Amino acid sequence: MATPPPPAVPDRALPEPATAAGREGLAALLAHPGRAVVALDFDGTLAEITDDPERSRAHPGAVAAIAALAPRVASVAVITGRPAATAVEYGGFAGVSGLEHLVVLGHYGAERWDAATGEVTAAPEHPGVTAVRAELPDFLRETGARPGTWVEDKGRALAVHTRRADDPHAAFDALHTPLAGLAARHGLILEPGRLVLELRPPGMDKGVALAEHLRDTGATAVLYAGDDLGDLPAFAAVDKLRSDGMPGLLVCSGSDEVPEVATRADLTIPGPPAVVALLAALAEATAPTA
Ligand SMILES: O=P(O)(O)OC[C@H]1O[C@H](O[C@H]2O[C@H](CO)[C@@H](O)[C@H](O)[C@H]2O)[C@H](O)[C@@H](O)[C@@H]1O
Repeated sequence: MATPPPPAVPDRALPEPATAAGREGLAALLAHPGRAVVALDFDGTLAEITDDPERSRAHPGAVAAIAALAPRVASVAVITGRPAATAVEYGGFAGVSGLEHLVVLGHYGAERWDAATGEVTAAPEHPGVTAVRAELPDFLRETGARPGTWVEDKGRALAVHTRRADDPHAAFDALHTPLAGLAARHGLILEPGRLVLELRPPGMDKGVALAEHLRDTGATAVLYAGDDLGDLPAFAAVDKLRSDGMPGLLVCSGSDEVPEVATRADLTIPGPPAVVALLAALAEATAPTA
């Protein structure tokens, strides 16, 4: 097992959540870290947003900060729209000392990678994805998709990206309704994200994935950090759990691109470097005292 270098993070102070519920969530995590789950989105939260999704990599301090925190909490889970194996690769999560119990829930929870086995388990593939894969190039041409629009084939889902289009927001807006129709015709759903429209199977989202993971681990407190629309079901799951009595902290990895997430969060911090600093600060605050 490789030992990660110490986290390259300057600021180890714990930020204060802006809401009472968030402060209660943080206090519960600090009081009983061994019963808390820390769940993290990947793109925009652990990794900076880039024009080319294949070039995304976790922040250089992310692995060390997670490895420092993971042994002190019930579980750290990465919950992502990426295929689980892609997040493991781009995160550098495999074979790292301290991450033996890391779980990566990919494709919004349809896939699960467990560091203990190094294997991915997955829901059956959806036939609609095969049909859309065949139809999508002609569909985009006929719909007049703007130059620079391109398709990421994720295996179990297809993501139409507009970040590299000549006018990214106009390209996104123009494709939203037609792609929702295409998805529905094939029994899929449209998952909008940061300049991406994903056609994927229904029945799973980050909220369901998070709630199941919390049940599996017997957690009594939760922190969830995300940046995008696909994270809102996890925010809703934490809100529901809070109304049922489980303390939780919702963190927005700050972005002007998705104000809906910042509005719902207890704590907004400026992107992956600040998320890594938060994880390092949590590791320090939960370290056993000598
Ligand atoms: O759930 P996440 O871990 O946040 O993954 C959601 C999508 O992330 C990727 O797209 C986003 O990041 C790209 C790289 O920074 C960026 O170019 C794109 O505009 C963003 O939407 C990924 O490519 C998708 O497959 C994920 O579903």
